[in-house]
Parts: sequence; structure tokens; C-alpha cells
Amino acid sequence: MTATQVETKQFQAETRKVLDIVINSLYTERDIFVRELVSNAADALEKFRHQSLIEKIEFDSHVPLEITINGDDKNHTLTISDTGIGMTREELETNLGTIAHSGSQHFFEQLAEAAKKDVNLIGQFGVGFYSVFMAAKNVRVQTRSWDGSEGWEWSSDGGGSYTIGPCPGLHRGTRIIIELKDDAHTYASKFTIERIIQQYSTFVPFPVIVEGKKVNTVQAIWSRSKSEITEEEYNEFYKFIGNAVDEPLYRFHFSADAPLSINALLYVPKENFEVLGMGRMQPGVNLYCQKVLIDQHSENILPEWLRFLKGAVDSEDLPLNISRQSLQDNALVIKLRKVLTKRVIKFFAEEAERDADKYRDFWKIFGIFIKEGMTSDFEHRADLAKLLRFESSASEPGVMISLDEYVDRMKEGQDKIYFINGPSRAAVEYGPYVEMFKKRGIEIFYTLDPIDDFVLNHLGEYNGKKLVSADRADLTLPESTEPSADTATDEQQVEPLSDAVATSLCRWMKEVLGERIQEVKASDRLVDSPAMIVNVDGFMTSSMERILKASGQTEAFGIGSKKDMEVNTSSNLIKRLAALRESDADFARDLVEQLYDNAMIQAGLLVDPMVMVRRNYRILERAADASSPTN
Ligand SMILES: Nc1ncnc2c1ncn2[C@@H]1O[C@H](COP(=O)(O)OP(=O)(O)OP(=O)(O)O)[C@@H](O)[C@H]1O
Repeated sequence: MTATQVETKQFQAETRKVLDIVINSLYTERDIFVRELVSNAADALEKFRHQSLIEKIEFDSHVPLEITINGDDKNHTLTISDTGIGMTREELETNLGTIAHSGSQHFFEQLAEAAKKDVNLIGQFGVGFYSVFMAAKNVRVQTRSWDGSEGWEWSSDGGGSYTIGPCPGLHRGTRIIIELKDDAHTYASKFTIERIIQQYSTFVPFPVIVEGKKVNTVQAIWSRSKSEITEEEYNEFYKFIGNAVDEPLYRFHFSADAPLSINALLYVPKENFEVLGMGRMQPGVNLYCQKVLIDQHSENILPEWLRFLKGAVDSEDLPLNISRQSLQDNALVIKLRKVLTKRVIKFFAEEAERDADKYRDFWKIFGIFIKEGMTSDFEHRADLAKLLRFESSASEPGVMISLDEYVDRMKEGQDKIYFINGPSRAAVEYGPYVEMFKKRGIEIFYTLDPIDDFVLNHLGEYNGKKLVSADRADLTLPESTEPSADTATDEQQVEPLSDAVATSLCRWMKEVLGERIQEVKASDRLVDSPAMIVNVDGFMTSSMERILKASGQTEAFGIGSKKDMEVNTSSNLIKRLAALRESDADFARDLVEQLYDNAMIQAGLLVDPMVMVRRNYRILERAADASSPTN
């Protein structure tokens, strides 16, 4: 190449930032750059193999599909070559000059954070190629596309720019020549390279030839029989396919011949990367046909809510040359997805039976995905319901139970499943909604996750039993659980307000509260608390309303659920209020307002804090006055 034909280009700003992070913060586990480059090479080979199945390729068709790695101890260079799909000039510039991510500030912060925490997270960010600069002073990428167009060389020292120029005489594929940093000379050694390949790249489905010797054995273990596969092989395969360093939480290897031929090897990792602040996970399961990759990180083979699974699905029934676009509507793929989803759900249900504690661990990490499935996947909702777990009034704190367990111990005459949402178990247990449940010994689920009420509302009923939130105005509890008069002790037998006084008090309270409340009425559910807010109609619970309000959606939905306030006419406070109303109406009005605000807060709904605090001080002042010794 002549100097005049070589162009110097600046990296995209985002790429520079990534390079900066990669170069400066990832010195500890540099080995992974080899894995990244080998996996890029394998991807390129896979792409070529796929292309050659779709069309007849003349150019360099005799070149075998393989990865070659050579070190030069004297010159301290490492060269990784593949005979894959190669890159055109445009592809070279786009792929190695820019970053596929939209490059938000947030992405870089997360990347920098992850790099500090655990270098292995880097792979999840798709900065694969750039990891080479952990060990490289300078990198040259020589490449020629499968289409036979001219070859090109890209070169950079990882600073702000790279050069690009023609590179004649290449075969199809890509050669990466790495000039190693002074403290990275070990990567020119055959032993180091072999060790890394064994560790990370055993399952690369193409020969990897280090210094003339093939170091990997091709194994698509999913198509082998279970009994022939060792634990070690399973785990190694997981590390390869899941880009993981640890062992999986669950493994599911399943084969079927009818209605479709399927070999699936799926894994549940130990961590939910989405909660680690790394954004939405990409699907982790690849689709193969007779071991040829058809769809990497396939969005078609499993529903979105199963994106946390890693693994491989192979079906001989699929046409080899199916295009990515047509996978989505392909009848076979749709069928495959149905069968697989059902099997995966069944697998989780069986695991929950087999080892409930382990399943609880799974639920804590991945329950959120099952919940997502409940709200988004109508077809599997009923099956998924079996997998749900919540705490309940009858469970130990922190221990979650299934709907089946709840149903099994429902009270005689009970035909509904009750739940109540709250920010924590303690908040729910001290709140007004569970008082009568406790008193009558009726179990109630605590839905402590904001999404839970949506999940249960989508479900509607389970085994023919309606799911009902305890903050509903029309809640009825089974008659059979009504406490009989003689079970109440004397001190519990507090005289309530007379009906006439109660009715008049409620009417007046309604006047004070105006439109905010549809009705104030005497409660038959409150035991200790003086008041509570209940939802009159519709399906919306207070928790759902809170979430929709927070996201500004109540307007769009036209929802502002109508509410009643129930008051406890046996409560001392309410009885005093009835008297105070006659003697000091202004102060009594303040108390009504405060009761309302307190009840709203206990329902998890918003009140005007400024107004409330001012009022609260007025009330405190009265209380201080009343108990002051000078009075
Ligand atoms: N050996 C190669 N042959 C052909 N193309 C390559 C090769 N190496 C990299 N590329 C191209 O460069 C792109 C960027 O590579 P890079 O490793 O940065 O990201 P990625 O492979 O897309 O993501 P990740 O490594 O995280 O899976 C690849 O998507 C591919 O198109």
C-alpha cells in the first residue's frame, strides 16, 4: 500500500470513551481479549458458512473454515486469523470505528462502573474487539470480504484515530496482528494462548489452530444424549454460550421428535444483569439448524420474558436458508416457540416441587421476568400463575408461597384469594387493611412489589377463585369466619357509636371532605385503626393508581378511582370526634382532614405534604396545650 492511499480517521467520540475505559481500567484480567477476538472470528466463520448455504460463492471457495493463531516471541506480536466473512471497507469503518450502542452518557457510566466491579461484565456491553487494546500497543486488522472486493488494512494504537488503506493479496477473511505492550509479551507464547483457548473457547465450532496444532474439539453437546455428557462439559458449554464465568443456577436439556424435532440446552444464570443496572438484556438463546447457526441471540425462539435464559436450540425441521426477517412469521418457528415455552414453564414448576428452597432463590432473582410474562403473554398466563410466589400473612417473613399453597389452606366457605399491596411486610401488617383478616384467621397475600397488583389483576382468578384486593370497598369476607360473640373477650367488647350518631357523623365527615370521597361509612372491617380508604369500583387497587399516577398515566386512562372512607365507630378517636364536632367544629374539621390524609398515606396514595404538615402542627399545638401543666 502506498502512503498516499492511507487515510487517517478519527474514532467516533463514543468509541474513544470506550477505548479509554478499556485501556485504563481493565488490566487485571486481560486474557479475555483473546476470547473476544476468537469469538469474533468464529462469528465471522459462522456468517460465512451461513452465506455459503444460501448462495453459491465462487471467490476463495476452497479456503477451509478455520481460525489460526500464531505468536512471535521475538517481535512480540500475536496474529489471529480467520477465513470467515471478512469486511468491506465500509464495514471495517463502521464496525471498528464506531460503537453500535447509541452512546448515551448513561451507557458509559455503567460501563465504567461495571469495569471497576467485574471485568467479565464487559462482554455484556459489546465492547469485544476494543478489549484488544488492553494488551496491544498497536493493532492491524487486514481483511477481505467474501464478496471478492479488494482487501483493506485498518490500523490503530487505540488513541484518537485509526488509519485505513488498501491491502492487496489477501485471502477471504480477517487477520488481526497485535503488537503487544511491553508487559503483555506473554500473549506471544503458545502456552498462554493454548491455555486461554482451553479455558474460554473450547466449544468454538471451528478448528482453532495454534502454531499448527488444532487445540479445540468441536462439540455441539446439545445434540448428544444426556447420559454421555459430563457435568464439566455442561458447565463449560454454559460458560461459552452464556459468556459466563460461574456455573448456572439451572440447566434444562431436552429433546423431542414430535410434533417437532428439537434439541434444546438451556441455562438459567446466577444473576439478573438487568438489576445490575446494565439495561435490558439481549435474548441469550441461539437458534441452530443441524448445528448451523441460524439466529444468534434469537428474539423469535422464546418469548421476550424468557430473555434471561442462555443456551442453544436446534431443530432439523427448519429450512437452513431461512432469513432473519422471515423467522418472525415462520409457522415452524412459532410452533417451536410454543412447545419450548410450555416445556420451560413445566421445567420450572417441576423444579419448584423438587427443591422449593432453590426455586425461591430463582424466584428472588428472576421472579420479575415471570411477572412480566404474566402481564404480557396471554397464552401462557394460566400456566405461569403456578410459578408465582408471594409472602402472605401465614408465611414467615421473607418466605414466599405459591397460589396452590394458599388455595390448599383456604378456610371453609372461603371462595376468594385475597391480597393487599404495601411497601413492606411491616407496613402492611401495621396497616388497616389486614386487621379483620388477622382477627378472623384468613390468610392474605402481601404483594410487596409495585407490579404485583397488575399481575394479579391480569390473572383475575386462579382455580376458579377470584383474586380480590383487600382495599376494595365491596370486600366481603366469608361468613363462616365471622367471630362469634362469645369468642371476644370483655376488653375487646368496646361499645361503638350508636347507629344514629354514626350515620350523622359520617354524613358530616363527607361534607368536610367533599368530592375527594364518594362516601364516608361505618366500617365492619376495622379493628384498631380509626379509618381507611377503599376503592369503590373498577379493578384498580390503590397501588396500581399510585404507579399510574407516578407515570402520569391516570389522565390517559381516565382513571381516578372513586373512594370511600370507612371509619371505625368503636375507635376512641372517632367517638371523641363525634363529641368534638358539637363543641369545636373547626378543630373537628382539622381532625377529619388529618384522618383522611393518614388513611390516604396508609393506602400508599399521595397527599399534599405542605397542607398536612401545617395542619399537623395546629393539632400538635392543641395536644400540647391540653396536656400542659399550666392548663
Ligand atoms: N474477525 C472478524 N471478521 C469479520 N467481522 C468482524 C471480525 N471481528 C469483528 N468484526 C465485526 O466488527 C463488529 C464489532 O465487533 P465487536 O467485537 O466490537 O462487537 P460484537 O462482536 O458485535 O459484540 P460482542 O463482541 O460483544 O459480542 C462485529 O459485530 C463484526 O461485524
